[in-house]
Amino acid sequence: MAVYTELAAETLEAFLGTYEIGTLVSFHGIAEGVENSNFLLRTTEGDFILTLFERRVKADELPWFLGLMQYLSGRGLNCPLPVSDRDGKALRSLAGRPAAITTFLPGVSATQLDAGLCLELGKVLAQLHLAGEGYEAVRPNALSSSAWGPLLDSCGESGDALAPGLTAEVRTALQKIEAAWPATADLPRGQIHADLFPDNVFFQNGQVSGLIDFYFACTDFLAYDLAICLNAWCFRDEKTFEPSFAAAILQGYESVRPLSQAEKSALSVLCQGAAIRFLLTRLYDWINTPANALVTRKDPLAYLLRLRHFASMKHV
Ligand SMILES: Nc1ncnc2c1ncn2[C@@H]1O[C@H](COP(=O)(O)OP(=O)(O)O)[C@@H](O)[C@H]1O
Ligand SMILES: N[C@@H](CCOP(=O)(O)O)C(=O)O
Repeated sequence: MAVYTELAAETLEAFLGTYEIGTLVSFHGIAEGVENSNFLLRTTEGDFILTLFERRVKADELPWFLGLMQYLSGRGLNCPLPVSDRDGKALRSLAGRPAAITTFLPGVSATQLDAGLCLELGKVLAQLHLAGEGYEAVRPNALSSSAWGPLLDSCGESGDALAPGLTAEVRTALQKIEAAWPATADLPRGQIHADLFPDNVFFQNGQVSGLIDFYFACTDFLAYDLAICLNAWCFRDEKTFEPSFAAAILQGYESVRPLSQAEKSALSVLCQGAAIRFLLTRLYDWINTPANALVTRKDPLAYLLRLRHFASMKHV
């Protein structure tokens, strides 16, 4: 459960008084998520999400994220729309944290993945990439290849307690990946979601009804976003690679935005890089999450398996 900061009803009522979205009917902390504190607000005007930004998000980058959601929403993508207060400000402060209210999106994330859902995911990922064209502000990916070495170093040898030899194995893999990582000019770049896991995609009747959680979004290789999805969506029971899911994601994606030959050739190393990125942030969180945080830590080893899988395959 991710609620790092508790809120009193009175605090929230006073905060809502500075918006024009009705008065508070009820609210509760949301169990899902690991990064920020999220609350579902029910007001006399409907449902909204309140996010208090807690951890990796830097406050001075929040205008970029909120601006991106505004832009994508304006281009027809179903993503949360930041709500402005009476003074026209969407980025506020509450309980000592940067805070924003966004619209509530209908739908539920899929618990049982299948090729049909993967096809839809592929399409919406490409739609997101096209919708982001023209949002010119750049946010470099703070969790791209240059960050992985320092992240691994910061974990010391702690990973070896989870799996003997993990640190050395990841270090060796990282060296190979860094050597093969595409240069900036090698592949098409744009605004990517960078965390489009199944929990961040809502479906209704088999169709995507919304995408959430844009707080890792950044400017990077478009195909890297695809590599993240191939990691996050294509392993049954977190273990077994499901080729039909990967084929469906690629088919869906290419039905909207065909990949270049360079992107196809880079996909294998991009998938290995994506596996290492999530392995390392999960490992870091495993070690550093405060004991009293209401959050369920995610298993780093699930991404060690993915890393091994993608490293063993010539083509995705
Ligand atoms: N705009 C939204 N509409 C509906 N539910 C949302 C919305 N934003 C967040 N949620 C709910 O909050 C949960 C956690 O949100 P998320 O952005 O993934 O948190 P975190 O940033 O901590 O990972 C989601 O799984 C979903 O249930
Ligand atoms: N998707 C990441 C962690 C962040 O996930 P979210 O719950 O904030 O969407 C992972 O699985 O490691």
